[in-house]
Amino acid sequence: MSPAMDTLARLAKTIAARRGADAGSSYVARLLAGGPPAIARKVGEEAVETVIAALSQGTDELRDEAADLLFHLLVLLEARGVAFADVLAELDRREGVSGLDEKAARSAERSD
Ligand SMILES: N=c1c2ncn([C@@H]3O[C@H](COP(=O)(O)OP(=O)(O)OP(=O)(O)O)[C@@H](O)[C@H]3O)c2ncn1[C@@H]1O[C@H](COP(=O)(O)O)[C@@H](O)[C@H]1O
Repeated sequence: MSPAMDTLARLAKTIAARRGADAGSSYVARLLAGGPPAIARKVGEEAVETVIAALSQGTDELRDEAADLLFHLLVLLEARGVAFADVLAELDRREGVSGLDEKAARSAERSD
């Protein structure tokens, strides 16, 4: 696994280990206690903050917002029981397939 994926996989494990932890001492436990709707809202907020940073702020702000977004996305996956390894496997499956080719194949399927 690449070092970047290693970091995310380690973080996903830490997040999973916070299930049932004290919400008073763990931010992740507090998020998980809120359930998918509250976490999804947080992911939405972080996505918007990332877009704002991309369009009108500096690269440091964009880096920080991207980190917040990835972190909250991992918490949402945990809350919904989607293994991060499965997301990586899906990306692996897509590897080498151009997004343009895949889009064209979908359009062709629709017009059949
Ligand atoms: N990577 C992170 C991480 N990134 C961001 N955050 C928190 O995410 C929150 C970001 O939300 P906002 O920017 O909206 O800040 P806010 O206004 O305080 O949040 P709200 O009041 O709106 O909910 C902040 O409280 C950050 O501290 C994180 N909290 C935890 N982690 C990782 O998760 C691990 C477990 O954390 P705990 O569960 O708290 O032990 C930590 O060791 C870290 O590795």
